[in-house]
Amino acid sequence: MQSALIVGKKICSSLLLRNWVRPLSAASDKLTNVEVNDKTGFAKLTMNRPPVNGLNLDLLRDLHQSIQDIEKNKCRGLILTSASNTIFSAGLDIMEMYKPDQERLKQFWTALQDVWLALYGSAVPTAAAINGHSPAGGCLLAASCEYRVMLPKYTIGLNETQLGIVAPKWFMSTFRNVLPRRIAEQALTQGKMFTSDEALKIGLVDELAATKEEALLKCEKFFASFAKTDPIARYLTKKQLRHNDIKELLDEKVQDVENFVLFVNQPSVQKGLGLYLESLKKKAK
Ligand SMILES: CCCCCCCC/C=C\C/C=C/C(=O)SCCNC(=O)CCNC(=O)[C@H](O)C(C)(C)COP(=O)(O)OP(=O)(O)OC[C@H]1O[C@@H](n2cnc3c(N)ncnc32)[C@H](O)[C@@H]1OP(=O)(O)O
Repeated sequence: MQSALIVGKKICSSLLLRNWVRPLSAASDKLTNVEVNDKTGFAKLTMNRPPVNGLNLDLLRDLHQSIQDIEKNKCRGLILTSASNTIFSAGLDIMEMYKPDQERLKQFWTALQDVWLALYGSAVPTAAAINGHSPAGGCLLAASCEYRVMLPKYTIGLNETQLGIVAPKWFMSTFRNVLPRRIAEQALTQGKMFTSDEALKIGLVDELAATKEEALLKCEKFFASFAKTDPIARYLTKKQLRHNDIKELLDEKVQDVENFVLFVNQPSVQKGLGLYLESLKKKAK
């Protein structure tokens, strides 16, 4: 596992602390980084897979482990953000889906399901400090949180239909949890990418912030709004509201992997992914 965890002693008992401290790998190897603020108990979970935080199998597994660690150690809030200055996450790493190894493809989708189940269903309050572009899988992660603060002049959305891909049901449920149904339907069918201002207007994000630091503070302010609520009552309320979405995936988890594998292996989908990758690379030149 490649994530590094930095945790304050005030939050965790020494036993927990021992569990939390995993060997630190060389800085260049870290895919996620968790820092816990001693005083507040808020954890900052930073994705760090340059250049664009493409969600590959390793990053997904790392994210899952970090979310579980934060959960186990009873942090009082989880802020998801990015180490990049311009990209929150470019979504799924298309290389995982293009000409894939079949076993890895299954593991990849299962890892994405696990991250979503952990984040969407987290007992810990969650927020995203969206400090860069956030298409597709990046948007899914942000929308799975309970609160979103975005920096100006970036884009966010589930653009799958523009790529000739059908977003799975649980991507759509996540959007529907945040947006009014009609707006969610239009956004999903159009595969629309929203600017930060547009995202604020439709409620896809809750606030804008001029800097990452300000975004983090606004996320912390959101967590502070729960100061007078009972954490268990808070969690059970969230759990009930999200229960059907989570149950739907849990009931169909294996079938969902099979659907994904079948879909990705279609020659037309492979061709589309290849062309899309090429267009991204040409753009980079
Ligand atoms: C019937 C039901 C069946 C169910 C089946 C379900 C199927 C559903 C399957 C999947 C759902 C899909 C979810 C996704 O997340 S797909 C990914 C979507 N992501 C995107 O479309 C974003 C693409 N990227 C961009 O738009 C831009 O890169 C950017 C805005 C994020 C950043 O722009 P910029 O800073 O200008 O960087 P570059 O474009 O120059 O990129 C740098 C570098 O990174 C490569 N790259 C970018 N994005 C990806 C990616 N998503 N995957 C892999 N590689 C990526 C890019 O090619 C450059 O590479 P280089 O030339 O080698 O440096």
